[in-house]
Amino acid sequence: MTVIHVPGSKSVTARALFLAAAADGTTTLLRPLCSDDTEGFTEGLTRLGYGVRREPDRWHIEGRPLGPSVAEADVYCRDGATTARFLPTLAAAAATGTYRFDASAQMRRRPLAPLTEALRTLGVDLRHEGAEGHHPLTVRASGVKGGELTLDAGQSSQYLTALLMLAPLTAEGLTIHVTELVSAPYVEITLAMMRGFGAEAVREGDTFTVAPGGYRATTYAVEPDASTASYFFAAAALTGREVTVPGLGTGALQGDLRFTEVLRRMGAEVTTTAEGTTVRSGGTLRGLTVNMRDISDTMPTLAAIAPYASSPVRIEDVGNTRVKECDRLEACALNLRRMGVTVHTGPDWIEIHPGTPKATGITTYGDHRIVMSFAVAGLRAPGMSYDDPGCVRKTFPAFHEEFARFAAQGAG
Ligand SMILES: O=C(O)C1=C[C@@H](OP(=O)(O)O)[C@@H](O)[C@H](O)C1
Ligand SMILES: C=C(OP(=O)(O)O)C(=O)O
Repeated sequence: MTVIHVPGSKSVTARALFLAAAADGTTTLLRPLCSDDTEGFTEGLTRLGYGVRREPDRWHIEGRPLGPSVAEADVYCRDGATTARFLPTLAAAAATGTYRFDASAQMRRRPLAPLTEALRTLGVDLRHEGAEGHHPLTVRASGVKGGELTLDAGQSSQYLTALLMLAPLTAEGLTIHVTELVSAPYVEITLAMMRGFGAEAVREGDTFTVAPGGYRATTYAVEPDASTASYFFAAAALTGREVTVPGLGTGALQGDLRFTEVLRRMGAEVTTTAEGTTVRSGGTLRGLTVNMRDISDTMPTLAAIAPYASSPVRIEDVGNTRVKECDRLEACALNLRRMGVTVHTGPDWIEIHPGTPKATGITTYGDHRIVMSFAVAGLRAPGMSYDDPGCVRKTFPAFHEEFARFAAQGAG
């Protein structure tokens, strides 16, 4: 049995940074994720004049309920969609100030129009420099009164998360009616964490109601990243091993832990206790048809091990993976075909047929999940290479070293 300690959750760390910055008092984050995305987030907070002091495994954030301490700032959000969508929303709550946000070429391509339109509906002066609904953009803050909104979060749940986290900072609170929603479990993380920082948020069906009143500082322990854990769980199922990830147990917040249910349906044995989750290979993997709308960050993980199943794997309702770090449906299809696998795609689905994949040069499109997913397939097809192996820095800078150590343990 191999025990893997995976780094902290990106989603939990990003939310905790937002909530801590907006809170009354100093928050301590325990075991936050240290990666390009979360460093970009803390760098953004620092530029906005928030105090962030980092010790190993312990970050201290001085909350500023009245908003940024600087009147003007230029913030570079790198590749992080949480940074690029959450920070302009946090800045909008300030009583006054002019804040410009830009992002990498990859992030500039990714949409945020439903969020920027919602902010404008709430009276925020938000201007784009180029295409509407894309970075770069400037927020001229004058506080947010609050009120009622209708939001389409069918492309990204992050629009809803940003607005929910803004809500307690508004004068009157916010009611949000959601018409479409993807990645729904991420919204549950948001609500749970907002409550952990003292906010009152209620969900009734598709309507979210959040009271004004701000946030209270706290000490917050970040759980391990469930999407990152998916590579080790998939590896166990694929190579006849047993892997335990401590810290992702029955109380875990992240929906992506449900990837283990997919592995169970394919034949793996899964045990979840209060302390963690164990995946044990059950021999041959079976194919399946699975809806991954709720857990689409793990779609590439499944796609990469799919050709080793005894029957086709069809992954449905994952159209929004086309607007992630890259078009993930096409990136998976292209790389699997290069490995000699038969693959079909549609607007929101991918179907992968059993095969005998061979190693190839992976085109990563600078997407960390393409690298990490195909590294799992590489355990059965040794010799894989990547045009941008370093893009794993987004969520797991030490991935290659840790995964090589894990693979060596299995060989030994
Ligand atoms: O809120 C979050 O932390 C996230 C939500 C999901 O995005 P979408 O809602 O855009 O699918 C997920 O893919 C992303 O990695 C992190
Ligand atoms: C989609 C992802 O990231 P984000 O949207 O937060 O940039 C991801 O980490 O897979």
